[in-house]
Amino acid sequence: MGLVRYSRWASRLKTLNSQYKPFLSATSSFSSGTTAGNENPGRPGPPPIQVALTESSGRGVFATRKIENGELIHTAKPVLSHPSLSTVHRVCYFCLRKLRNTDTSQPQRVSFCSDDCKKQAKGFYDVEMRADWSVYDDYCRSHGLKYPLLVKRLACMVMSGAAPANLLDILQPASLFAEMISEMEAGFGLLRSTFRNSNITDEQMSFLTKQWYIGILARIRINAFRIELVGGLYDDLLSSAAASIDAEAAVGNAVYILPSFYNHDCDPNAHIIWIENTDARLKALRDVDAGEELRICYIDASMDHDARQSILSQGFGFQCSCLRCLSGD
Ligand SMILES: C[S@@+](CC[C@H](N)C(=O)[O-])C[C@H]1O[C@@H](n2cnc3c(N)ncnc32)[C@H](O)[C@@H]1O
Repeated sequence: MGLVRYSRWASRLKTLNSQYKPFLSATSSFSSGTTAGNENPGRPGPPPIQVALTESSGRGVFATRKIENGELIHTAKPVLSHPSLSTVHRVCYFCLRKLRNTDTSQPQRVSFCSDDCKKQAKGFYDVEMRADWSVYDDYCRSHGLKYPLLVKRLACMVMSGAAPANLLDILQPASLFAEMISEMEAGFGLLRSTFRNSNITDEQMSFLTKQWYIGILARIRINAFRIELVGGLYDDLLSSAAASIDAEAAVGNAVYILPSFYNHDCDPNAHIIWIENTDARLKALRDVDAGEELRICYIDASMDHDARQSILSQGFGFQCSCLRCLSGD
C-alpha cells in the first residue's frame, strides 16, 4: 500500500505541542518501547510508527520497521480521563490506579494515589471543586452515560488554563443522529447551569457553546478507551474476576491522541493494555513488517460476525471489511 504521509496531522500536533508545551509534556507524551539503535540510551527514541492515510479507513498507524511479536511499540499518557461513577471512590481521581486504602469516613471525597497525581489534577480539580456536581452526576448515572464526565473534566481544564479548548480537534468525530444530539443538548444545559450556579462567569465559559460540547462528545464517542486494568493490587485478583462477570471491570474512560489513530481489525496485529493506571501500552500481537498497518480490536473479538458488525456500525459508524469479516468468520 502506498503511504501518503499525513503532514497536516504532523503540523497540527507540532502546533499543539508548541502552543501547549507544559500540558502536552506532562500528560500527552509517548515514548518508544525500545532503545535499540538509540545512540543515547537515556532518552528513548521515537516509536517505530507513522500516521498516514489508509486506502479506505482514513488515517491509520503504520510500522516504520519490522516489529516483533510481543514488542512494546510505544506507551501513551491520556490527555483526558475520568473514573466510572461506580469506581470513583476506589481509584485515584487522576490516574485511575486502584487505591489501597479508601477513606470510608468521608465517602463523598475523591482521593489521589500520590502527591504527583494531586499536583497534576490541579489542572481541573480547583475549578471542579467550586461547583456542586450532584445534578450532573445524577443525570449521567440515571441515563447510563459516561462520556459527559470526560466533557466536564475537559471544560474544567480549559477554564483553569490546563488545556486548550481545541485539544481534541485533531481526532475524527462520530457522525451523530438527531436523537443523540437532543440528548447531548440536555447534558450541555446541565453543565452550563452547574458552572453558572458556582459563580463561573460567562467570560470564563465563553468556549462552552452547544457546538463545542457536541463536537467534544462526537470525538470522545469513537476515540475514548474503556480502561480495564490487568495489574494492580494482588488483593484485586478475585474482585476483578467477579467484576468481569458483572461487566464492571472498567475503572473509567480515557482519551489519547496517538492511540486514537489506530484503526480496527477483528483479527488485530496489535493491542492496547493498561497495567495499573491510565498509562497505555501498545504491543504487537505478532510479527509486523515495515510498512504494514498496525490495527487494534475495538470490541470483544470473541463475538460472532453479526454481533461484531452490528456494534461497529452502531457504535463507530463503519462496516468492518477486515479479512476475518470478509471470510464470514
Ligand atoms: C479511532 S478512529 C481511527 C482513526 C481514524 N481512521 C482517523 O482518521 O482518525 C475510528 C474511526 O476510523 C475508521 N475505521 C477504523 N477502523 C476501520 C475499519 N476496519 N474499516 C473502516 N473504517 C475504520 C472509522 O471511521 C472509525 O469510526
